[in-house]
Parts: sequence; C-alpha cells; structure tokens
Amino acid sequence: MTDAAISIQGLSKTYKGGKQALTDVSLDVPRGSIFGLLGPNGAGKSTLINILAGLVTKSAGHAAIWGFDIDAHPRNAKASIGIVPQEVVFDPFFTPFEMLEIYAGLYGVAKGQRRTMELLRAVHLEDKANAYARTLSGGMKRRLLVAKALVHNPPVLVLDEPTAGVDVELRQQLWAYVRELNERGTTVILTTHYLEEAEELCDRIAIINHGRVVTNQPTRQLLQLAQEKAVTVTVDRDLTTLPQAPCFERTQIVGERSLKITYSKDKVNAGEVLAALQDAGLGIVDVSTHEADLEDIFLNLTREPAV
Ligand SMILES: Nc1ncnc2c1ncn2[C@@H]1O[C@H](COP(=O)(O)OP(=O)(O)OP(=O)(O)O)[C@@H](O)[C@H]1O
Repeated sequence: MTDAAISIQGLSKTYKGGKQALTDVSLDVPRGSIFGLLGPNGAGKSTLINILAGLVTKSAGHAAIWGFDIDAHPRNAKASIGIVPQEVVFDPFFTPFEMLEIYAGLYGVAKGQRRTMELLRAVHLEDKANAYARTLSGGMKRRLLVAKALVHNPPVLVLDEPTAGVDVELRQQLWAYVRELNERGTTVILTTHYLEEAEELCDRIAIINHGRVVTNQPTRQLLQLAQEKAVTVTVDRDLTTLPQAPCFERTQIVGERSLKITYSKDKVNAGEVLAALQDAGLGIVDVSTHEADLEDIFLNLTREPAV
C-alpha cells in the first residue's frame, strides 16, 4: 500500500470493438501535489480519468484513490475524488444553490455539513446562487462545475481540460482558486493539451501518448530538457562520418553538407561548438541556432508512432 493520493499499476483498457486506449499504465500521484496529465488528442487521458471515476471499467491492472482500491472499496474510492468534467452539462432549470444541494445529497453529505454558500463564494458565484443555470455565462458554468466537484470535500480533485474555451481572466481566477485549494491540502490532477498550463501550475508532469506513459517526472526536471539548444551548420564538404566532440550531446546529418548538433546551453556556448567542428577539420559555411522549448520536448516524447 502506498501513501500516494492515486496509485495506478499496470492499467490497461481495450474498448469493445478492439481499440486499446491504455496499455500497462503505472503511475503514482503524490499527496499534496498538483499533477499534470498531458497528452495529445486521443492519448487516453479521459479513459484514465473515467476509470478512476468509475464510469469506464478497466480491462486489467489496479488503481487506488486515497488508499482505497477502486474494485475492493468503490464507495470510499468515489468519495475521495471530485471530477470537473470537460463538457459543461447542466439542468438549466436548477439554480446553482439547488444544484450543489442536490449533489451534496447524492453524495450523502448531511445537511449540517454542507458548504453550499461557502463553495459558491469560493468560485465567485454567491450573487448567482438563486439564478437559473441557463442564465449563467460559459465561464460561470465552468466555475459552478468546480464547486459541484467539491461538494463532498474530496481530498483529490481532477480538472479535465479545465480551460478549453475559457478566457484569460477566468483562467487566472480558476488557477488562483486551484492553488488555494492545493495550499489547503487538496491534491489536484489536471489534464491538458497545453504544456504551458502544466508548466505554470504543476509540480509533476506525466505525458501519455497512444495509451502509454512516455515520461513522468518533476516539472523542474522536465524543464531542464529545455536547456538543450541546437545549431545547424552547413560545412564546406560532403559529410561521410559524424564529427565527434565531448560538448556535442547529439549529432545528426540533415543534408549532404549540413549537420544538426544539439548541446546543453548551461555547459557550452555556440562558439565552443563551432570551434570543436573546426578542430574536427570542417570549414563552416553557414550557421543557424534553435532553442528547444517545452513544446519541442513534448513533440519529441510523443512522436513515437502507435504500435
Ligand atoms: N467508448 C469508446 N469506445 C471506443 N473507443 C473509445 C471510446 N472512448 C474513447 N475511445 C478511444 O480511445 C482512445 C483514447 O481516448 P481518450 O478519450 O481517452 O483520449 P484523450 O487523451 O482523453 O483525448 P482528448 O484529449 O481528445 O479528450 C481514442 O482513440 C478514442 O477514440
């Protein structure tokens, strides 16, 4: 038994019809963290979240939420997680107040323990408590979904693509609230396509692609990969072998007379890389440099074709 907020081991899912959406996924979400689950469209993020939510049945593997195995203790597992879904769907004739009360009731939260007004205040909807849901703006509806996911005070909150179609101001408000919740002890899992978003908020990032985990590491460590810089050099002769030097991290022939050399910008600079090339006997005709950013790392890690 781990003390992770969420512990997933060997999780696989094959849908009816044969689509394998997850293959042998194992990962732990540390308690108290803001954990980013990243991946391109169709990577398997929603499948993973839906298995945790009890909406999709897994084909193999184990998962536990707050220490409760989802098979052995499904009620406790469900009570430990709140999910803010991608889709905004509401009954338009309920007010935000009524909606939160109904959900609290469904989760078995006793009347005296409900925090309906507190939650509405937290998501800046107290003045809309008694308005029909259909009169709320898109942003307000999204904030109401966050409140709805929190009615049973779960230790783990999952935000599934929370900022799709959300404007900058609302996004900042949402993030401020997510940070506040996290500081008060809630573990947060955020699924997104956007590295920038994950980079800003998450202390750890896992990337999945074609249903497999391709990386899972602290954000700081992942960002270090962005320390890589590349220089593309055109030289004065045809290249038959790759030149070597200790300061080259990787070398790749990209044309008859051009080479791409990747180096770590915290160890050497472009001048030293070019000097090493000249030492190897190559005359330099042209040079261009390229800075790797997180988007490149993401592409590199997710470029593997499906198997
Ligand atoms: N009910 C289903 N039946 C069959 N295949 C499905 C079903 N749900 C999802 N899939 C397939 O499983 C794969 C993973 O889908 P999933 O929705 O988990 O990806 P995702 O990472 O959440 O994508 P997105 O970011 O677009 O929401 C996709 O190829 C998808 O088409």
